[in-house]
Amino acid sequence: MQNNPPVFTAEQVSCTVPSPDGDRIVFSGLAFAIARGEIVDLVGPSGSGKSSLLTAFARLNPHATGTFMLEGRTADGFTPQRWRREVAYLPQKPILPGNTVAEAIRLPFTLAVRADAPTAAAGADGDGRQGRFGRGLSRFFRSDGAHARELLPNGRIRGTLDAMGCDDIDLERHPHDLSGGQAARISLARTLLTEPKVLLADEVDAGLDDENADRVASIMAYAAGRGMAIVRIRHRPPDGRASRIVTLEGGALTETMAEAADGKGAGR
Ligand SMILES: Nc1ncnc2c1ncn2[C@@H]1O[C@H](COP(=O)(O)OP(=O)(O)OP(=O)(O)O)[C@@H](O)[C@H]1O
Repeated sequence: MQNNPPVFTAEQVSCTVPSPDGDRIVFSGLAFAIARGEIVDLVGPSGSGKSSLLTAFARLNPHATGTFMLEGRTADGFTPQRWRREVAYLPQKPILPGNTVAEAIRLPFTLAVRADAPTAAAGADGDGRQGRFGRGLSRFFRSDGAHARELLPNGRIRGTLDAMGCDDIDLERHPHDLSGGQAARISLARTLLTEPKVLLADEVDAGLDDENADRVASIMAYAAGRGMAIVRIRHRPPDGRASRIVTLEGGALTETMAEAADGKGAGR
């Protein structure tokens, strides 16, 4: 268990999914905690429920229940959107819309601008959702790109990417031109720029070669060194970055301290 007080805790986390034979319990009554600056690896057999657990933490899993706290505040005190900004779930497959890499990186800022704008709810349902999502993503870039560029200018993106070892990435290229490794790093960098307190990374190094997987891991260590708590689902052998390895198997979580590293642990 971590020495510092936890930034995020989860208690009594359960997940029940529909199946042809009736509802099936994937896990029940699980508990988890993570401290600032910690990297924890979540491992376990395929289908054991790792993604279900992380999406439960992010309040993205309709089949899951539990009590979640961030910095001592229960999840009920946050809107789901606010919660997901602080407890960010990063899926395996990068989704990078827009005409340039810079636009793709600015997407969360563009969405935030629209969410805050008084006109965002016009012609939409109660929370503005239909209005924002019903008209196609390109609208975001057209209407609020300028404001998002003020919030997140190219210079800041460039500086952040360079600090994360992404100096090989041209911001003006089309996102489709990125290699798989570059796309994974850009997707990660974009989430880090929104400065969540907890990052839930779901096998984001799957499909990458060892060199690119190591670059992704270095970026996460950089973020952890600045206080972010990070949970990584991984199928690769331990890479020395995590302080703990938590295994989900047969509906139970068991924990082992990771070997104290090879000099590449969180924040080092
Ligand atoms: N919406 C759903 N409906 C039915 N079954 C589901 C649903 N979501 C998840 N499951 C089932 O829940 C179980 C856990 O899935 P989950 O994706 O969380 O496992 P995992 O450990 O992340 O697997 P992997 O390592 O293969 O990604 C699986 O048996 C999966 O088929």
